[in-house]
Order: sequence, then structure tokens, then C-alpha cells
Amino acid sequence: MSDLLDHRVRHAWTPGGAAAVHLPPKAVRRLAERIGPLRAGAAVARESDLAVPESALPPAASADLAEVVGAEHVLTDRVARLGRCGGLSYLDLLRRRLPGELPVPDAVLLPGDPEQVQRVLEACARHDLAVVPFGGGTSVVGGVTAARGGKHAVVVLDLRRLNRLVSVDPVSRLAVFQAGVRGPEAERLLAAHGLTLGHVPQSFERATIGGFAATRSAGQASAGYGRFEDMVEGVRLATPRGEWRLGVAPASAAGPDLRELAVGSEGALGVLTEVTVRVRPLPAVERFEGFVLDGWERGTAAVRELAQAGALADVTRLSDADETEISLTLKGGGRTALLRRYLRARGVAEPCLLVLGWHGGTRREIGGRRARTVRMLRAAGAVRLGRSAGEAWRAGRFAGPRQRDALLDLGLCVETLETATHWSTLSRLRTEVRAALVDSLRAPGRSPVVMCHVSHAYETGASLYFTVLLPRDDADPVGQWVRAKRAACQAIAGSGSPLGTISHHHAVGADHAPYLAGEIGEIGISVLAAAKRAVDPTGILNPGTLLREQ
Ligand SMILES: Cc1cc2nc3c(=O)[nH]c(=O)nc-3n(C[C@H](O)[C@H](O)[C@H](O)COP(=O)(O)OP(=O)(O)OC[C@H]3O[C@@H](n4cnc5c(N)ncnc54)[C@H](O)[C@@H]3O)c2cc1C
Repeated sequence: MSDLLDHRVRHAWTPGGAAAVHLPPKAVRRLAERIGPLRAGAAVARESDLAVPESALPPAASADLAEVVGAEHVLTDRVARLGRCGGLSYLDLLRRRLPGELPVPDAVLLPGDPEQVQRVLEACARHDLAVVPFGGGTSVVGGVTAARGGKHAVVVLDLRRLNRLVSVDPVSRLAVFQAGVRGPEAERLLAAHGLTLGHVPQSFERATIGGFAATRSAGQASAGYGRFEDMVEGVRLATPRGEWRLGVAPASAAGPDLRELAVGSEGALGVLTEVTVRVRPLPAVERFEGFVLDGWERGTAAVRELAQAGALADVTRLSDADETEISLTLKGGGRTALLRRYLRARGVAEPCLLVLGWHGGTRREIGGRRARTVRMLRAAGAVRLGRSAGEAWRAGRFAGPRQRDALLDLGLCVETLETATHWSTLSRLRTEVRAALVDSLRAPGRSPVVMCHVSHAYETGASLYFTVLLPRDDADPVGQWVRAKRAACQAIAGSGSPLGTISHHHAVGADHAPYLAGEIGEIGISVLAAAKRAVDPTGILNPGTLLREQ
């Protein structure tokens, strides 16, 4: 179990870190020409340089918790605590690469079933301990930062032992999972029943069912399978007040849908111990394909038309010209130059790659859907690249975090952020967020590249996902990104009324909590605060996440 989560891993995505990917030297040279000089072999602090204070878990609390989960599942050693000090954002990784103090929890608890989770919360409430629910620990918004919130100590509740498929109801197409099941394991367990969830975010390998629900996650095939909240039929939630179960029917008019309070609650309103999910038949056939549109405006207009006509492929992902260019650059290779020449010959001045993927029961079924989509794309002026471009994307769909490890080792600042808005505001929002990032990050010898894609489209609007690359400012690497992220969030929050949501799928965490009131209003904040008081009267659950510390 520890292979996926120890102190060595937590400054990178994989134990091998950058060794897990190969960036061709030509690609590194071209990148440096574009953004400024890169420094191979940027130093990483030794584990012994990371400051880990003594655990402040009171002995009486430790004894009570050991009584619930077993002494061997109350971990206070340095490695276990370092391994759960935060998520996997650029700043999380950076802080673990630099010498210094980290928000290390006082203990890590490994409960074995929902009943133990419930009893752990009751014990933590008695001893006034802050509790951070921890699934895969892939949060990129400070959602698993071990904040004490004025409590005696802070414990991380690692849900990895809640790893069972509890039941499957193939007639109703429902499955009940314990919260700590990771993405690949969930799919493996469902495949044995001929079923799938179809939820494949880029963090799939590490993230868990509970984490997906707690953050309203969106997977790469969201156009086909929906966002994770669309898949949640019911929840079992442990709270300091007692256990809360929700979801007895597919739809209900019995008042407001309180499941929505659990989905997206980010560990601040309870610990999801089981989630009942809607499942689908496992697709027998998949087909991926690439197209190119000339320019962002034409590209987004084409995706909007598909979304509004109900003709989106299950995976629909449009990259802007910068993202298309940089992803081709990072692949290196002679075929890339050939492709550039081909597109120029076809009159495409500003290539924007559109990847489409269909899942279905039969070739015929996919063929019918695909034919309609391709007809509409042809009418929109798309150039078809063929299956190899789509398959190349599929083959590398989980490469992003490994590539990030390699780019971090080259001394880069590399981070992503995301939002969503209505179609009529989409271009303005992209322009303003890009400008905020570029203005904040530009410096002599450093030119940021800000790339963008749409990977989740709806009838009324779409998400925007930005990736930023530039040489790290070694004098103040943390401040460099903190200022840029703040500028981007302020652009999204707008002045007066928001241009978009502060998060389409990464959630609020601690990082976006200051912007939540701008989106849901002070009334919204007080409704959430009242809900929190109702389930967590002493405020032990995930202090500072979702709601700012009062
Ligand atoms: C490289 C990378 C790529 C990513 N790609 C995507 C993507 O494509 N789509 C996407 O939606 N997100 C993505 N994310 C963000 C992240 O993976 C998601 O938010 C994911 O849903 C978190 O799941 P987790 O199990 O890792 O949760 P954690 O990171 O452990 O926790 C996330 C939040 O949920 C709470 N939580 C976790 N489990 C529970 C539980 N059982 N009960 C109550 N609260 C709980 C935590 O306290 C925390 O606030 C990405 C992150 C990384 C690092």
C-alpha cells in the first residue's frame, strides 16, 4: 500500500518521478527557446531537510483512537505523517522540494470500515481534534492540507482500507462502493459484472470514489457519462452528530435534494464512507480520432454547435493553438514537422486540436453517432487528422502528471487552473484569465506560455482549463505562483459579478475558499455554515476547506 503514498512520492506523481517519462532533447530545446532558459537537475531537498514537529496528539486521544481502529492503525511516525501533508498541486510539490516546515498532521488514522469512521469522528469530537478526510490525496486546491483550525491537534483520516465493492444491483444499474476504492480498482471490480462507471479524470490512477464525490469531479468522458455528481445515487456519511444516509430513489420531490450537500462537501460536512453510484454496461467498442480547427473561435463555435445539437462525442477536448503547439513540441519527433507542413498546406493558420472519443456497444452504434458529428465538423471547416491523432491522445491521457515531474526537475513553474462559464462569455473569460496570468508572470528572461483547452461542454457553456509553463523564479518560487493564481482568480471572480465559476471540477479547498462568497453570496455562505453547524457543531471537520476559518 505504501508504494503509492510515501514521502518520496509526495514531491512527484510517481515513485520514479521524472524517470517515468522521456522528454526528447529536441523538445526541451524548443521549449527553452519559447519560455526562457531551463536548468536541468534542479535541486530537491533531502527528506531529512523537511521539518517535522513532534506529534501533538494527546496520549488520552491516542489511546481512545487505538481502541477504535487498533493501535497499528494510529500512525505517528515521520514518514506516515509527511506522506499526508497536503495534496498534489504545484505548490504542494514545490513546498516538499524546498527545505522548510510543512503542514504535517499529528497522526494518520486508518479506519477499516464505516462503523470505525463513525466512532473515530465521535472520539475526535470528544478530544477536540481536527480531522482531514483523505482519499487519494490528489487535491490541487489545498483540500487535504492538515490545518489545525485552533484544535488541540490534527489527524488525517486516510480511507484506503475502505476498499470494497459492497454490492451490485445490475437490474437497477447501481453499485455501492466504500469510499477509499481508487479509480482503476473500481473499474476492475465493475468490469467483472460487465459494468463501468466511465469516470476517468486525469488523476484516475490515485483518486478515490469518496474523493470524486466530495469534490464534484469531472472525468475526461464527461460528455458521455456525466460529471461524478450525476453518477451519485446515494451516500452514507459519517458526521460528528451521527450517521446520515441519503438517496432512496432515482428522483424525489421530498424537499430539496440533500444529497447535493454531501456531494461537493469536501470533507467539511462529513466523511463519505459509502457511495451508491449509477453504472453502465461496459462498452465493447471505443474509437478515438483527431481533427483540427483553424483558430480558437472557430473551434469553440464548433464544440458549441455539437453540444447544442446533442452530437458531442463522449470525450470531446479542444486545445487552443498554444496547447496544440506545446503538446506537439513535447512529443518531439519528425512526424510533428510533417503535420505542421500538412496543416499549412491545408490553409490552417492557427491549428487547434480537437480530440473526440466514442464508447459504445457496437461499431454500428458508434458509427451512427460519429457520422453525424463528423458531418457537422466538416461543415465547420474541421480538417480530419485520423485515428492516430486520437489514439496518441488516448495513449498519453495519464502522462500529464508524469510530464509535470520532468518539467519540475527542469526548473519550471508548471501548474493548471480551471473554470467554466456560459458560451457567450467564454472567449472574454479566456482572454482575461490569460492576460492576468501573463501580466503577473512575465519577467526579464521569462516568457510564460499559457495554454487552454475545453474538455467539458454543455448546451449552455463549457469549462476552460489553463496550463502555465515558465522558468521558475528561484528567488521566490512560491510567491511567483501565489501571485499569478491570485490574479487569475480575481479575473474569474470579476469585479461586481463573476465571469465564471471559481472551480468547474477541482473544487474549493482552502485555496478557493476566499472567492466562494463572490459566487454564492453571503446568504449562500451562511446556509453552508448553518449546515456545517448542524452536522459538526464544534467544527472539527477539515478546517478552512470549503468554508474559510471563522
Ligand atoms: C495530476 C492531477 C490531475 C487531476 N485531474 C483531474 C480531473 O481530470 N478531473 C477532476 O475532477 N479532478 C482532477 N484532479 C483533482 C483531484 O484528483 C480530484 O479532486 C479528485 O476527485 C480527488 O480525489 P481524491 O480521492 O484524491 O481526494 P483527496 O485529494 O484525498 O480529497 C479531496 C477533498 O475531498 C475530501 N475527501 C476525500 N475523500 C473523502 C471522503 N470519503 N469523504 C469526505 N470527504 C472526502 C478531502 O478532505 C478533500 O477536501 C486532478 C489532480 C491532479 C493532481
